[in-house]
Amino acid sequence: MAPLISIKSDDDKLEIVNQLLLPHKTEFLEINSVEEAHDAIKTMKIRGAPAIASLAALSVSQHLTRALRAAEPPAFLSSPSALKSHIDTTLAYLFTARPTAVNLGAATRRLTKTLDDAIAAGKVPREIAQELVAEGRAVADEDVGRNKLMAKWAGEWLLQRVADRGLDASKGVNVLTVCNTGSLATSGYGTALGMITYLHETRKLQKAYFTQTAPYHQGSRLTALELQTLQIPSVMICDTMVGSLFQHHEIHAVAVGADRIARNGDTANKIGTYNAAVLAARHKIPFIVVAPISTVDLDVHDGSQIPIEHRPALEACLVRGIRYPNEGGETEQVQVMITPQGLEGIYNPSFDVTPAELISAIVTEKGVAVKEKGAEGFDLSPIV
Ligand SMILES: CSC[C@@H](O)[C@@H](O)C(=O)COP(=O)(O)O
Repeated sequence: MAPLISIKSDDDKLEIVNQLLLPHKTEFLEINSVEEAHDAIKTMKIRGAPAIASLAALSVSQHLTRALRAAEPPAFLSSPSALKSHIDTTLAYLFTARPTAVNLGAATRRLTKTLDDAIAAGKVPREIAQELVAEGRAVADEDVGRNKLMAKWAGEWLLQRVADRGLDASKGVNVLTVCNTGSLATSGYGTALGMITYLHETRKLQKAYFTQTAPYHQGSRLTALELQTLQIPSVMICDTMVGSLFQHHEIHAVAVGADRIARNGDTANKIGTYNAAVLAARHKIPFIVVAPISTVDLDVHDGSQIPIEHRPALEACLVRGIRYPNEGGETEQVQVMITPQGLEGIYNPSFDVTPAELISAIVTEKGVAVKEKGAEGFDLSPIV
């Protein structure tokens, strides 16, 4: 079966699959403005750090394509300075949608550089806008190729490590992942789920294990659907079962994505990732972070400086899905409240930070980074 997709874009037409309705209903939603893109990101209709960046960049391309074709051109195309002020404001606005995922910031920096270079080269507003349209599309288009690269680097690194340690992987390796890092979270193929897909495609995977990933259930709703679609043998566990899984099953690695990686390798990722890393260290299981270079934020020295998004308290009190039993193929979406009405005191950070000390390797499209012997952290500056 064809892999799932998160974004469809053709010329100035932009659509996303509404991930709030998955896995029970596949509904595409048109995005017709930067404001709609911002709202889709903020309300989690699209999520996953690379997919967020792709949608934001494509919405800027769409906005400028439509401006260039307008019978009456908007005022911001009247001069390079007017265009710069408009684009700077637009990008800053998009970046406010979700604060932890930094890929959006990297896309913003790319578009700002294109804008500044074109202005410095003395180009007219229409030419500058055309260059921005192309750059916005490139941000989204480049994602799949680099995901395939990092997936292969990560998969091969793990297989070598398993061989070096003399572990039995004759039936293939077992890998645990957290959250959703596949086609739905990127422009295609995925990061950590890309590594799992690569191992499956090369017949080196026994099973993929994944956590449900409460409270938003990116695991049980999205990763489950992706693995099922790709026909990858898999097992879902509740978030609380990671320790038990490690005690009773041979797990060769934990592989996760990232929303922001600090210069020293401390990594912000979906809430629950840190728990898995602590347990992996206890069981001497390699813990691998797979993410594009655009997730590394060299301006942030360590994890304590990474802004952590807190989602609305209500989201931790609700579970989305369809009614059970689902006899007539009914896909009516329901949200069920699992707490008493009016409950106060709800803690709902969307991400946690795994210290570099607990991370065995950080894998990007450029290769595998490991720590110097005896070092607690990574030095990621040479690879960025
Ligand atoms: C390739 S996706 C990497 C991360 O963005 C992913 O692991 C994650 O934490 C997603 O969180 P989400 O809140 O669903 O956007």
